[in-house]
Amino acid sequence: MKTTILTDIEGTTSSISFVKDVLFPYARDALPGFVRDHGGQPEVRRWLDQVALENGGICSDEVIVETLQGWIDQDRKHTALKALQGMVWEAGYRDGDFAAPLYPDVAPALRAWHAGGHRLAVYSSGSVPAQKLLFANTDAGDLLPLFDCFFDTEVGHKRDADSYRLIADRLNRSAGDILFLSDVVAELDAARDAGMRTVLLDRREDYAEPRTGDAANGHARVESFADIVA
Ligand SMILES: CSCCC(=O)C(=O)COP(=O)(O)O
Ligand SMILES: [Mg+2]
Repeated sequence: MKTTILTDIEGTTSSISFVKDVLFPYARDALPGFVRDHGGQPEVRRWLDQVALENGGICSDEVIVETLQGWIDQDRKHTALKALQGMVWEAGYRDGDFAAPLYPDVAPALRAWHAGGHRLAVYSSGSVPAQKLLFANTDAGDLLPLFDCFFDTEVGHKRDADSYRLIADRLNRSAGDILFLSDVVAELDAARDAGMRTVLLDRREDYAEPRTGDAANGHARVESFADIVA
């Protein structure tokens, strides 16, 4: 059976800077207007209510927006924030405010793996709709058709081995047939605990110091998708 490739996004297929310096500020600025215009829609309200609950119960939309903006500044990987960010980014992609830059080695590798019969899947803290938007709007074109499964924190935290066990179940693969790619060693540790193969993406643009030796914690390490052996 061909290895299924499961990839992270931020720091792996796209730079941390794109997420932190483009996507997050766009969401921060657009959130007040988005909540004002769409806060009454059930699929939006559901997430706003979750944020209110964490704030101790009923609070105004203004307080909810301020809470969400604070979470963006802290880079919290909260499922409600991620779901709302995905909805906000939709307008940004649609209006051409940004496209998603991939590292130049990513699209050729994804296309080659897909052509070679490997299944491709994504596991990111970004919501599944946000992941789909990103891969449909990359600077290398629409790569969405290459992927057949997407997972976000609704399956669990990325540093929890059970999340990877659940993903293997959902992919109908044994964990050993899945290769997980990430820039975060703690995520790779969790995937390895669940039985997956792992590769650390150690991008110089994102991490000034190479993470070799103990810093890679025994994970295979590459600086480019071109060097990954699927
Ligand atoms: C799906 S694009 C936005 C990425 C994002 O919001 C994020 O938090 C990235 O986390 P990742 O798990 O891909 O490192
Ligand atoms: Mg990452």
